[in-house]
Amino acid sequence: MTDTVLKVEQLNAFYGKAHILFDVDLEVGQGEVVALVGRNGAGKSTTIKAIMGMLDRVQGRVSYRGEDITRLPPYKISRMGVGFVPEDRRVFSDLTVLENLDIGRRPPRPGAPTWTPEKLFRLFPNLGEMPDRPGGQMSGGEQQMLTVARTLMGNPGLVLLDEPSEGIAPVIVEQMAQMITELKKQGLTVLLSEQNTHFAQLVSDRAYVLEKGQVKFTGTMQELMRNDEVRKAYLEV
Ligand SMILES: Nc1ncnc2c1ncn2[C@@H]1O[C@H](COP(=O)(O)OP(=O)(O)OP(=O)(O)O)[C@@H](O)[C@H]1O
Repeated sequence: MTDTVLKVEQLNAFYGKAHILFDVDLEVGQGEVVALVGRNGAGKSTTIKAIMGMLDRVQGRVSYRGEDITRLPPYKISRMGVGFVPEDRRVFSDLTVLENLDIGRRPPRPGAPTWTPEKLFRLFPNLGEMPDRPGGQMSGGEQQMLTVARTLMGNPGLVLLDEPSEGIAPVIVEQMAQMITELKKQGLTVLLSEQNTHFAQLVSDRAYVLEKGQVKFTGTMQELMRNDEVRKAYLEV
């Protein structure tokens, strides 16, 4: 693997007394797109939230570009260059597309692609057609794209995408896949959680399969797609 951007070691996470993640190890290298896959409730979102500092109780270690971020609050992790796109796409409904983008704006960051609204509109042409539309008057898929675009305005060195294909129309899912592929070409590093194996396959280099909060398989996307046993046991095929 190239330079390690994200390293998760022996991560355990809890909601109250419920033990959800068990000794999860994972790594994401510079420029990679890595998928966390698994069924409903397998622990994908919990892993992303634990990395982002959103859970009260975690054990183990999470490092970003060699720095320990395990017990930092989300805003500090975000300032260090980790972008997070939550499952429940939260756009500001009274603000326009451009105003939403402006809210995400941060200074350029060494080693990460730098984004402007113009550059993002080339990547998301449908947003470029509605710069003045309020977020509340957009479709779910458009809001999803705006959330991703707003996160990119922070010039992140790593983006965590929680279930990017969830609840959006198939045609938008394809656009989202193209967009992630384009982001990868531009050098972005991505960790995404995804229940839709087809989508994960379209965009990812490698995958970690989660089941009941444990990593059951890790390998390239091609290795996963060839491994019928793992897919039948842990994924919706
Ligand atoms: N806030 C919470 N409090 C208690 N338990 C939770 C909470 N959020 C999730 N869980 C539990 O943690 C486990 C893992 O959930 P998680 O959301 O990480 O799964 P997932 O793989 O992302 O699935 P999904 O696609 O449904 O989001 C599930 O058993 C779930 O019920």
